[in-house]
Amino acid sequence: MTRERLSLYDTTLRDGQQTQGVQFSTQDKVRIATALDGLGIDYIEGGWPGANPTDSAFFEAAPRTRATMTAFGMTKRAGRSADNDEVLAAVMNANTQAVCLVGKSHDYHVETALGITLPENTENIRASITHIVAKGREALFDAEHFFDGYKANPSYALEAVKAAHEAGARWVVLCDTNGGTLPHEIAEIVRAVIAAGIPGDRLGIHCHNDTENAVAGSLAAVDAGVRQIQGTLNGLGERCGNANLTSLIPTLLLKEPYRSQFDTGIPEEKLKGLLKISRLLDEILNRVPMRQAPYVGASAFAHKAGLHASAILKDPSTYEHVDPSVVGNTRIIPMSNQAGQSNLRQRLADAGIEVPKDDPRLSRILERVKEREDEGYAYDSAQASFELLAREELGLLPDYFEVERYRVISERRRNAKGQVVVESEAVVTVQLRDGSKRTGYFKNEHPQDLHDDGPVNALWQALKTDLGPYQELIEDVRLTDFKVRITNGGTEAVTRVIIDFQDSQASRWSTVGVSPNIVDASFQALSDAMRWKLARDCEV
Ligand SMILES: CC(=O)SCCNC(=O)CCNC(=O)[C@H](O)C(C)(C)COP(=O)(O)OP(=O)(O)OC[C@H]1O[C@@H](n2cnc3c(N)ncnc32)[C@H](O)[C@@H]1OP(=O)(O)O
Ligand SMILES: CC(=O)C(=O)O
Repeated sequence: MTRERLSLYDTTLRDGQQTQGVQFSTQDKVRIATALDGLGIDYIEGGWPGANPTDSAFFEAAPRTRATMTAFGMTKRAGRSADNDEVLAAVMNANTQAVCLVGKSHDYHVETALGITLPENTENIRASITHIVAKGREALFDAEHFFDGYKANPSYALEAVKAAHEAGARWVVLCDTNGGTLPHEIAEIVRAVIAAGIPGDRLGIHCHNDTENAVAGSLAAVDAGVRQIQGTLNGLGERCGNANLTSLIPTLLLKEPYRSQFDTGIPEEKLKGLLKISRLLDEILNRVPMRQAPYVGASAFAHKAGLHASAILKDPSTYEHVDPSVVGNTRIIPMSNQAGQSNLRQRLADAGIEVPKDDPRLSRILERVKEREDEGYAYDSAQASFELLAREELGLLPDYFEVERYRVISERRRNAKGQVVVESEAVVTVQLRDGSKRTGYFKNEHPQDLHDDGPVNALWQALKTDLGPYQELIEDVRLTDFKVRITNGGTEAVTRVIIDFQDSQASRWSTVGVSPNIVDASFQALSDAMRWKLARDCEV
């Protein structure tokens, strides 16, 4: 069966940039566009040239793409010709192959927001699209508030989109601008538009996620006949975001009926790179990746419950809707108080420790994990601390060092020049396996830096100052993240600290500490990190 072409249009660089807190640089935009092009997206909407210097600069620096680079703008204003509208001129001057203009299709918005008559608006749409086509460009029309407009005044909403279609728009995109239309309504209205004379292969859908239905609404529109979907990476976009292409793409490629019915232009093997692209965007935005994100989230294939883990080890399809490797993700079976022996044996095997199925030490480890989680520890996000606990119970953890004492001081004061100085210093004494004692001391040695990195960093630096024969192994370890929360340990409130580490081999690991005292909780996590690194890399 020949598959129909379903076009994918990415608006991360335009609607995605309308997300509160998102500000791309030109260079960021180039990186994202290059990644999208590598994935095989059909259209990349790069921004609104003329609206701000970054968007204008992006079109000047835009990478050469196989995807159709598209400039976004709005229909010409009333009372002037398309040739004489300087906003439209700036959009055209970006010289992109395609131009997408937003225009009103809801009578209320025409009369209230624009303050013009309905015929004037229709004429603005017609003249603007005609102008783009006459310049030899591909025209797209984003019919703003189309679904709300259709519900309020179907005949005017249809008049507006027909004007764009008749003027030669390659795609007339029906926008659920306020994101409040439910999927069944979208399907019904799309069918009405097709019945009114605009064929589905000229129609697109642009959904917002205000009812968490943008992906469902987009699929409903495709079911009803549209053949272009607009969306963004990681669902970025105005307010609650746009239809999430990071979810839609694997659904279209892997799920029926879409898989058999449509060719999106994205080959299935490209899906393996999807997680990387999603993380690239998070990295650019300095955002923590959403763990629960479908397909690409770190928890999308995490099997925490004991019953799930047990079945997964027999056949992963028991609790997975697709194989995680297809989208570049991995399965994890974390340890926690929800775990049974299956989780435990898998975690140990991942750490290179094989323990026979009914070994009584497994029950002891599980008991300790459950007791410690009751005290406030959280092992599902601190696998290195879990591994240490298990190694200890299995007699596989050499006593590399014993902490005898530590001391940390943080001080805020004014220096001789009257400047505020914040300084921390720490001292840590450890006893090594050969009985010798080592004391590490740290204080910021750069008095010109008025603020240091705080007491936890001071403790960390002091701890890694002198670990005798192990020194070389721990030199390259660095802290990458630090998370604190107040939680209940038994009946008392305690502080839980989770710290993430990385070394020069790009290994990452996380440890946990719990105490009523935040510094002590942090210190537990720091020394666990050292022990885990030594357990992994030390020969003796
Ligand atoms: C649904 C969407 O997300 S569409 C994308 C929206 N994106 C953006 O707005 C981001 C980029 N926008 C901008 O940088 C600015 O709004 C600009 C440069 C485009 C315009 O800035 P300004 O000239 O200062 O106008 P301002 O933003 O205050 O108002 C928009 C104007 O466009 C008019 N307008 C809105 N939509 C349209 C349209 N489709 N066709 C013609 N005019 C329109 C409005 O009526 C308003 O004009 P008015 O002030 O005379 O009533
Ligand atoms: C065009 C657009 O972004 C919208 O209507 O939501």
